[in-house]
Amino acid sequence: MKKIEIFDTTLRDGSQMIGVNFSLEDKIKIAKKMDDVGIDFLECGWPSSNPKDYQFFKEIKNHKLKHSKIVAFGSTAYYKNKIEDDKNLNTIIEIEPDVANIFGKSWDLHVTDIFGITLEKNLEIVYESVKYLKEKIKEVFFTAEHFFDGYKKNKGYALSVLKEAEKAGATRIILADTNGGQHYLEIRDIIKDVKENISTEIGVHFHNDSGMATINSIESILAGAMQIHGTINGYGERCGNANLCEIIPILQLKMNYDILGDNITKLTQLSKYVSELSNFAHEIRMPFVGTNAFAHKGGVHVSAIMKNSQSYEHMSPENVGNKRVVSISDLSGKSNIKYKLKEFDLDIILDDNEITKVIKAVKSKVNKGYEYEGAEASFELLVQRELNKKVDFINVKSFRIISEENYELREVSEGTVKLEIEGNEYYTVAEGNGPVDALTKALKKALLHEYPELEKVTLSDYKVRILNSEATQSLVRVLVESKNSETGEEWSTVGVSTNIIKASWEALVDMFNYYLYNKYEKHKK
Ligand SMILES: CC(=O)SCCNC(=O)CCNC(=O)[C@H](O)C(C)(C)COP(=O)(O)OP(=O)(O)OC[C@H]1O[C@@H](n2cnc3c(N)ncnc32)[C@H](O)[C@@H]1OP(=O)(O)O
Ligand SMILES: CC(=O)C(=O)O
Repeated sequence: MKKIEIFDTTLRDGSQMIGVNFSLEDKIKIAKKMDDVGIDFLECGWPSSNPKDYQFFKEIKNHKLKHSKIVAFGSTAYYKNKIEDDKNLNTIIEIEPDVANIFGKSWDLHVTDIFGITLEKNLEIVYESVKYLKEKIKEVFFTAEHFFDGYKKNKGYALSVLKEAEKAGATRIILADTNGGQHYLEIRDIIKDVKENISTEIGVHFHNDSGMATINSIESILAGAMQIHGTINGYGERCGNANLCEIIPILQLKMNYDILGDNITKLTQLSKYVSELSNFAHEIRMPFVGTNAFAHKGGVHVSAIMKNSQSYEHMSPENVGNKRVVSISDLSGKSNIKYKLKEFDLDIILDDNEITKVIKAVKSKVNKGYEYEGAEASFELLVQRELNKKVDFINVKSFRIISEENYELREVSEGTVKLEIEGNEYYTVAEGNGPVDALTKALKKALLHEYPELEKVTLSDYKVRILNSEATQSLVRVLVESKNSETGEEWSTVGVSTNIIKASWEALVDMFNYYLYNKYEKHKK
């Protein structure tokens, strides 16, 4: 089967997305990660555009890549410049990339209305720019900007631009759907016609403004293109670029092209890594690599996948390094509970009556705003409470918080707690830089008398979510993530209330309860 080249432009077109601002270090890290996954070409920036992109091409030479070729982006020479004086072309030559990719005009409207030059002059610029680079750089790609629009408006001219690039020695010719409006039904005929006019291998570059970037890329391959341009997670200008996290699995897993080999199992991790460094939440609904791509909520689905996962999954999540998720909610059935007990490695075998009891308790809690997806420790405590196991080590009598905002000095909160632990009463007070901090310290102060090992239990993250919008009377859910600083073990607990302090308190108490239950009760025979 014909080799398909994957050309990633996350670090160039991806960085044209509003909200993305990669640092130089981010760019180096992402390029190395992509190399590790086996992406063929990495377009990493426009070196004459800004100092960061320029520096990238210098810096990346200090990192030995195993597979990927580094591509520098730029344009054909500016129409007012002499080719040999064009800064953008000369900078590409200076930084010595593996490949140069320059874009030029192929839509007559752009030549006349944007450049304001003759169609002949543009052909000359395309030819001379490619030729100039080709004298110094072995691989030069020419991207025909707005090719599909240009082809439909003035086919003869659009094709003549491609022929100039070919004549000048371009090693790949890329057809770009720059405005993203191209319909997939026209792709095969257009590419067939292009292939009858030029013999250079063809690549395609789609934007997703009509939601068709993926299908357009696939259609192009079927019509004879051999290089796909796209970005991780589909990041890019406006609605984004073709999403390689969709295109790669479709080509490799559903059409049998060998794109990444076994490295395709690193795709989900790459997708999450790029989203992390882009400062965007990872899109949970993304096909193949999203957290929800293989997530099951409805009891009917969960019951079926436990018998045969093909019943509600189009493929195995492990193929792309993703995993199956089962949620617990008011749409759960017994199967969700059984699945979760197994997934959390809970050594609890429940009979039908017990499962019914647990599910009733879960649904009642979910109805009040609890969620257990990110709070697995609270789920385990809930199950054990329903089974009358010992999980509550702290008998809370009362807690109180005083917050003082002294604008000239500092903000200080004072937490007071009254508890009974192991039959002993404690009445402790502590100061903190906020109410949650003060309550955590006061609670821990009391607990340390009975369980000194709790010193190493720390709160590592704290999230608040408003569940309904009734202004200050809203219900809030607090999620607390905790850590054993000695072993690195982590667990999460949840609390819900209209009072944010009370919701926090509930999650905090269960943070310590879970540690103690896990240590003293869970493994008791
Ligand atoms: C389809 C794409 O995504 S192409 C990539 C687009 N990416 C970017 O624009 C990001 C990087 N861009 C930049 O840093 C800057 O825009 C620069 C350095 C390239 C140019 O900056 P400036 O010289 O200040 O020009 P400005 O940004 O205002 O306008 C762009 C110029 O490029 C010209 N231009 C557009 N396409 C091309 C091309 N294919 N070849 C040569 N010049 C071009 C425009 O005609 C315009 O010049 P003009 O207004 O004199 O006609
Ligand atoms: C070059 C490019 O990014 C485009 O035409 O969309």
